[in-house]
Amino acid sequence: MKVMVTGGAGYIGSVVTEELLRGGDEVVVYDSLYKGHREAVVEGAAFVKGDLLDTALLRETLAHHKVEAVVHMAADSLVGESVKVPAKYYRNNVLGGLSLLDAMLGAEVKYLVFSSTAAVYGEPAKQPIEETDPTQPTNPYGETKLAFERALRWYDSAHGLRFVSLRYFNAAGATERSGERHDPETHLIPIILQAAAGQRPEVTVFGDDYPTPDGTCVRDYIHVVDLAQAHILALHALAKGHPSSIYNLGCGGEGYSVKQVIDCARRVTGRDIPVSKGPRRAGDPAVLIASSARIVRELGWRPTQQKLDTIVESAWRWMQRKR
Ligand SMILES: NC(=O)c1ccc[n+]([C@@H]2O[C@H](COP(=O)([O-])OP(=O)(O)OC[C@H]3O[C@@H](n4cnc5c(N)ncnc54)[C@H](O)[C@@H]3O)[C@@H](O)[C@H]2O)c1
Ligand SMILES: O=c1ccn([C@@H]2O[C@H](COP(=O)(O)OP(=O)(O)O[C@H]3O[C@H](CO)[C@@H](O)[C@H](O)[C@H]3O)[C@@H](O)[C@H]2O)c(=O)[nH]1
Repeated sequence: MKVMVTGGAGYIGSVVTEELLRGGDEVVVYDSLYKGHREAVVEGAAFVKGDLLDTALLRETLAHHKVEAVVHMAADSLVGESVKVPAKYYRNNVLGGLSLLDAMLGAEVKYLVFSSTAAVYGEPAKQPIEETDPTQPTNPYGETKLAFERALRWYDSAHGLRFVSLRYFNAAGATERSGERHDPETHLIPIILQAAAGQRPEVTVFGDDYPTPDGTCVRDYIHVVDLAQAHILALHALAKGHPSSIYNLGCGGEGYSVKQVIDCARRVTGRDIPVSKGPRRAGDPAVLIASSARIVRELGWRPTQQKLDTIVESAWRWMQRKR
């Protein structure tokens, strides 16, 4: 297929691009580079520098490259920031998304795979979380992702635009080529590895009084390559007539606490990792674990790198190579 990846200069987008190209699909990356990196765009993909709000350029890109499907990953995605500046999230994640849909209708592109998030569930009533559980976001990031997901349903019924929305849990790890590089970095695993590498003095644990076995937050970490593979399955299913669907994406199991992730990184790197205790971070649910049974059942998705050690090792190897 000919696929446009918005946000393809970012962390997950570059890995999705790699996997699409490896599987024989053609890719055009559309990214403003306002957060991503030009060198993260995979060789072999076409690149267009542009903003989501530029509907005309999006439409021209879709038409010029004869795009058949879009993977929409460009977004703002920091929970804490979204609480402080909700307008930025409504503008980029909702208005930017609608601009993309307008361009897709104009260019008659009918398939979309969307990067949604576990943040649409808010503080879940039970674990593991299923797609049928209530969606009650506790921050503007989750709210704007849910708003766009809901818009997709109406665009499907009105215009036949078919979508798969993938609600990722915590993406982590790297390929040989692509890894996580945000500035500033807010994600736990790269922060821990930066501390292991001596690039920051310590890791602050945000709260150790949660109702979890060791008091720290528990998350479901999924290897970025397993995540990328789900996009490919989704795209190919849509092309074969699969109806619009929503899927969780995580490894399930018991998840890992912040303390367990730090211990894992100590094991993997063999380095000392200084830790300090800090207050809870606003908007953090205690536990987020996915049931991915639906995507396993319907699309045949299977995670292949579920061990946290394997995930952290891949991120550490990538970081070492970058130095
Ligand atoms: N990292 C995670 O664990 C996680 C979990 C759930 C969902 N997600 C979602 O996955 C997607 C990718 O996440 P990531 O961690 O790779 O983020 P990232 O910040 O590394 O990549 C996002 C990319 O989108 C681009 N972008 C943002 N706004 C744009 C705009 N208006 N126009 C053009 N380009 C724009 C940025 O320049 C960047 O290259 C996001 O939609 C995010 O909400 C991520
Ligand atoms: O310096 C740090 C950074 C993080 N944490 C904790 O580590 C856990 C994981 O945090 P982080 O890596 O920032 O991920 P999340 O906040 O869980 O959010 C990620 O996962 C969500 C889905 O689960 C997505 O919606 C978000 O986009 C994605 O950033 C949380 O409990 C944080 O409080 C710390 O204790 N110290």
